[in-house]
Amino acid sequence: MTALTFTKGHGTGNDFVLFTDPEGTVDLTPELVRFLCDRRFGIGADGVIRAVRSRALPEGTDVLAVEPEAEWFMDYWNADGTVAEMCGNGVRVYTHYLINEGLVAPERSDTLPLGTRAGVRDVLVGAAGYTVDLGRWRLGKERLVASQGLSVARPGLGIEVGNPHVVTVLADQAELDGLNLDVAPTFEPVPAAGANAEFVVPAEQLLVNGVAHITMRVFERGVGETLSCGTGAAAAALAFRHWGGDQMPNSWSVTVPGGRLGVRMFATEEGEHVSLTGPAELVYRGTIDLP
Ligand SMILES: N[C@@H](CCC[C@H](N)C(=O)O)C(=O)O
Repeated sequence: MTALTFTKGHGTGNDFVLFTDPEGTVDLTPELVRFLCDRRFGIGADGVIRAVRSRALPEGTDVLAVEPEAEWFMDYWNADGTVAEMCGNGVRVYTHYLINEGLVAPERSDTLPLGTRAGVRDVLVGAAGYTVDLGRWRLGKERLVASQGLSVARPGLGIEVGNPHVVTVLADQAELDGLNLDVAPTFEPVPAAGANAEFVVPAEQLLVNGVAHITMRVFERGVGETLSCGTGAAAAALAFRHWGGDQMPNSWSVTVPGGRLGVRMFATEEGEHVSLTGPAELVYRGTIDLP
């Protein structure tokens, strides 16, 4: 039997099992990921993040061709054993983990380029947590979203921030609280690669000092309902701004069941980017015997 040394971490309650495998020698299979994420028979988490050198994975080699400084790759897996392009909470926790393990040593206000399946992502190490530039975002299709707790399907807006989301605005907090996200929401038409489903309502006071405040629940592709989804928070703010029109600001505060995340839209030479700011916590280390 072999053993795996891991660290458990989370970002606003979106939790991950992290481990270091610099040369990519661990045979990380969907079965192993499902075992590690199992909250009864394994460790329990929404996903697994392997710290692997970019040069050790084919996807990482592609990243290095664009950004030779992106030494480390976030090999992110959902709890059901599928891989995802990007994880907004995960990339902050991953950065914190790399620093904690002494694998990188950025100064405060340094930007660390990391490889992901969505491409290179720059993470800024700040005094108030970590900020990741999620890059350019893209408007997707409108889809009808049905969920237990909603009497009729509602229109949802597709937003891509490296990974796919469909955002639905609900009437009020009571409607948000009444959703049963133990059951997966469905989309019409069905997105070929699936999607994360965000449900969002405005806070009692939407605008405070130029920042828009919204509240969100999420059903993640490959996981189920989670306490937070970073890319989902960015998608929710982008969809809300899209529907709200010109009077909507570019600074957003998104309350999720596990805490609060900041989202900001900003212009760059290649088009508008969106960034995500929030905490990252490492809560314990352990060793698990692998079946
Ligand atoms: N929780 C993550 C998103 C993880 C991937 C997602 N489930 C997918 O399949 O796209 C986040 O914080 O962004």
